[in-house]
Amino acid sequence: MDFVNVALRIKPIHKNYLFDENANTSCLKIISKEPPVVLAVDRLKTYDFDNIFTEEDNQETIYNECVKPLIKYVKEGYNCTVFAYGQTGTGKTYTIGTDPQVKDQNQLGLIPRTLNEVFEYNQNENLESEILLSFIEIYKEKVYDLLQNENNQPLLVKGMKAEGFRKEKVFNFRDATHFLNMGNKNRHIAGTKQNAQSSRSHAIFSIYCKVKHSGHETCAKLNLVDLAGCESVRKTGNKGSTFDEGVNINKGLLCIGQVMTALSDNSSYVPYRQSIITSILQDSLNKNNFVSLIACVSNYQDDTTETIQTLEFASRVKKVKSRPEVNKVVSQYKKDNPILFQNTRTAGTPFKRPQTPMRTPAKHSRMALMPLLSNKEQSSGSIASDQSSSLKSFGTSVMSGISAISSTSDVQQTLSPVIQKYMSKMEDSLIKKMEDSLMKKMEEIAKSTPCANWSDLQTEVRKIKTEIAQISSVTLSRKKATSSPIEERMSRAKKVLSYGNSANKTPDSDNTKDQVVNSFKVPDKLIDRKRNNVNVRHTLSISPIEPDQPRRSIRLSIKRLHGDIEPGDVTQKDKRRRLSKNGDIAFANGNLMTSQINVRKGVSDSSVCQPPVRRSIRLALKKTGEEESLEEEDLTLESSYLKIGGTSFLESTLKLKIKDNEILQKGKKKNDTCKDANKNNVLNVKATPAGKRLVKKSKNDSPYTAHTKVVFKSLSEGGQKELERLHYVGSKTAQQILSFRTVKGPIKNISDLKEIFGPKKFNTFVKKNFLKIELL
Ligand SMILES: Nc1ncnc2c1ncn2[C@@H]1O[C@H](COP(=O)(O)OP(=O)(O)OP(=O)(O)O)[C@@H](O)[C@H]1O
Repeated sequence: MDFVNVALRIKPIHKNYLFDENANTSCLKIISKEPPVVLAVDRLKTYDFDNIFTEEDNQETIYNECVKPLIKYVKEGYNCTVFAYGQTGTGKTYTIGTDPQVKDQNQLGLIPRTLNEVFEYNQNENLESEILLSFIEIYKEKVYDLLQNENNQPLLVKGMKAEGFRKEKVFNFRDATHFLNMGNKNRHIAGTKQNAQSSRSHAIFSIYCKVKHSGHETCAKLNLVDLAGCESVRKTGNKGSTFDEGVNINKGLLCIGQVMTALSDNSSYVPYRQSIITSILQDSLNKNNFVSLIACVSNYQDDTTETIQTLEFASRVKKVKSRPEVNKVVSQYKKDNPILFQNTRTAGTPFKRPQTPMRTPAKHSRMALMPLLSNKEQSSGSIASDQSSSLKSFGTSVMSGISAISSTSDVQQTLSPVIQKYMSKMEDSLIKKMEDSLMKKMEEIAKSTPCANWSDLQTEVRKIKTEIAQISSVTLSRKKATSSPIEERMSRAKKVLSYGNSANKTPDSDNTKDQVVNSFKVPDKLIDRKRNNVNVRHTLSISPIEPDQPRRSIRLSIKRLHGDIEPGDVTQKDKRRRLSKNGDIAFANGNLMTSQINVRKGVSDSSVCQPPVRRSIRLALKKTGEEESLEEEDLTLESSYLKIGGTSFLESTLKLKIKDNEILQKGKKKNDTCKDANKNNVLNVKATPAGKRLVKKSKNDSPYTAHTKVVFKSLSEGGQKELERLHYVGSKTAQQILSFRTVKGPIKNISDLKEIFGPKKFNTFVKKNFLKIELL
């Protein structure tokens, strides 16, 4: 059964009309019974309904089709309304069955049958319920309580709502029929030309069902409405009081018609308050109820106009799109289950269906990612305490974000292109955020290197990276993108790495070299300087994130190890200048790799990085004003790798071989650094604050050896501050070292260090400072 069920009941031809010529000419013709379609012969217009009942269909059939299915819904808490509409004398009262005292039980109407079913249903389903009845009529726009014998006065109507009518509690069918009978006797009935016992009022018989379900209680009502018949004064011949009744009846019916028109047109305004009948039926004639209309018509040709009018009304009702909802739920239960009952309403109050906001996966994903973001924020603060565990939790957060994004990807396909576009943008930003977070985390780790458990960290980072790569591929595959930015960077880094490793060198290594060099974009300005005879070694620090800007993590690591960057490094220029001193020292998780690449002449780039050339050299150049062309072999790029977890940080050093010693001599006569550089034919700027604690580095020294030398030099000659810059050396240990040096002289070998640290701490010191014992 539909939410709105419309049935047509054609009254059988009365025996009195059987010999009437006109009576044989029917105004309606049933074209088909399945689906039920009827033709208005005069108009040549067809109407389709849910059911068409003819004289062959008895009361039981109509009950079974139009009312019986509703009993279940009423028990579940849905309001239901059954009403009979039609011309006077067409059998509305007969169908609704306001009179239970019929001789033939087959003639019993819908009300007694419904009452019988209600009690039977309770018994069968073992439901704990309470049944109440009310019976009112609207006569001449006044409301009468048909269950009040003693008082024949109309009820008080406030705000178009009747007040004070009785609701009788009934426990069985017998009690119920008693009240039905009582009410029926109190109805306003009068004889007209068309109906000897014409109902002069609209009657509403209501059955209220309160049912206790497990955990909640529903209360719904079933209205059975016998509308007064629309009548034509010409046919009824009404005069005086019955004429007034007819006018009021027709007015009420007209208003019902307008309400139905508004509902079927989906109009925002429904004129319930134009008449008392529509006002009283407001909570029944709306889209939140099950509605069953039985349109009663006469098949006589003489009644064609009224019949077609009824057909039109019925077809309007059929257009109403109803969406029934549970009527009432006990508040506490509702409170406990807000989601389950978000669409429920309280009985008696006009209900506005809540406009459920469209739930976009973007929001969903945003909500799902909330823990990720908050987790990220939290974890960034607590990294120092437990790097491994925080990285793990960060990884878990990333996973949750990934799953949210993956789920949204599926949902996206069902959404409009605009929303898809929006979501796609959001996904991008989320991936970017995740990448940034990962990088930030890496920085944190690098900052506080080394970590106690590298293998754990490596596994975690690898996992996160794989997952990020997966999302990138999921997201970017839609955009036909090749790889994520992080993947690109990684692959670029891998290229350099493989090139740097001599074992991996291939015959076309020159091409690789070019690619690598191009990928890291050596600045044009640097080449220009060389052309201007600047014989200077320049260091480029290239991070996996920004090719023209070294990662802070690397800078900080270098700073901590070599102490050549002051904590308050302010300007970018200063940073670069200081970084340039860091020379070619690179370190990693016990694996240090270097590569030397000859940079071809003419390598160009749009990078904005200013080469940090010492002022003295620039002045010297200014004096000479000489220019020198750049030879292919002059410029050397040294690349070294810092490997942290699964991510490689690239540190590259660009060296320009000195060609013109004379120019340098002029400009850098008193410069120790330049002297050293001249010796080795390479300008070496070492990683010491002012070049004072310069450690001589032979050309064949591996960066690891050089680094070990620097650390050892710091240990044997460094002051308190310099010592504290070393990993695993705090103020206490620094003082111990200084005391040792005062008493026993400079530190010479491992045994001295072991004596200072103790055998256990010594191992940790070596590990944390990336030292190799055999080099000490
Ligand atoms: N389907 C039917 N089968 C047998 N008798 C019917 C049928 N329909 C109506 N009747 C008879 O027609 C007469 C008028 O019916 P009824 O009073 O129900 O009409 P009505 O539409 O309620 O008229 P009104 O609007 O004036 O009250 C009654 O005597 C009723 O028994």
